[in-house]
Amino acid sequence: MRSPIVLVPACVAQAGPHLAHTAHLKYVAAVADGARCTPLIVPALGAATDFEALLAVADGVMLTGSPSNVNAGLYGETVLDPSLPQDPARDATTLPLIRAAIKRGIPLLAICRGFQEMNVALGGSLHQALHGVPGMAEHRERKDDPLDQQYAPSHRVLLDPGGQLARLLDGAGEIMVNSLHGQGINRLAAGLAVEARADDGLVEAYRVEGAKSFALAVQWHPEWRFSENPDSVKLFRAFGDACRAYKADR
Ligand SMILES: N[C@@H](CCC(=O)NCCCC(=O)O)C(=O)O
Repeated sequence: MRSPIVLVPACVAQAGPHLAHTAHLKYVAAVADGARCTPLIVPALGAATDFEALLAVADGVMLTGSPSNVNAGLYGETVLDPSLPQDPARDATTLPLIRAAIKRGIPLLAICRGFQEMNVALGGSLHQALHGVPGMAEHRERKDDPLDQQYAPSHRVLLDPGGQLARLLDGAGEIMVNSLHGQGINRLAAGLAVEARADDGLVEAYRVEGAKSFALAVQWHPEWRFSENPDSVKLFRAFGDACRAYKADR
C-alpha cells in the first residue's frame, strides 16, 4: 500500500545564476522521516497551477518557512520595507491551496512563513516588523551566528491547556522554541483559535476551529533537527497520522 502524499509548495529562489523552485531539505526530510509520508514538492506556478490535479493526489499539505515575506498587499497594506525579499509566485500558489485544502479537510501543517501565509489566506493580517511594535520581544535570529545557534531554542511559548498542541504534547503547559522571523500575527483570521503564545503575547501557534482534519500552524521551526526534539517528533508523527487517516477515508 502506498504512503500518504504530502504537498510541499516551493519557493522561487536564486540557485546560482538561475531562478529555481526550492524546498529546503530539512522540510522534505521532516515529512519523509518524521511524518513518514511521501513529500511532493509543488512548483510555485501561481495561477497556472492545476489545483484540482494536486488536491486529487494530496493526503496532506505542509507549508514551509522562507526568508521571503507574504506580500502586504494581500492584507490591505503597503510593503513597509521593499528591500526585504518577496515571493509573489509562492503567495499566488499557497494562498489558494490553503483555502482549498481546508475546504476539503486535507491535513495541513504550516511552519513560520507558512503560519503567516495561512493567517493571511484566511483573512488575517501581519505585523511587518515585529521589532518596531511596542512591547514585542526580538523574534529575529542573529544572522551572523552559526546555524545551530540560530535554530536553537530561544524562548518559551505557553500552550493553551485545552488545545490540540497541548494534547499531542502529552499535556505540556509550555515548551521552548526557536525563533527566526521578523513578521508575526497582527489580526488573527476569523475561525482560527490560538494554541500558543510567547511571553510578549505574540500568537505562536493556532489551529483552524472546527476543521475536518488536522490544521495546525506554528511560528517556530520544528523541522530543524526534528529527531533530536521529542516535541517535534510528536508533532510530525501526529501530522503523519492525520494524513494516513485522510488517505484511508478518501
Ligand atoms: N520572512 C518571514 C518568515 C520567516 C521564516 O519563515 N524564516 C525561516 C527562513 C529559513 C527557513 O526556512 O528555515 C519573516 O521574517 O517573518
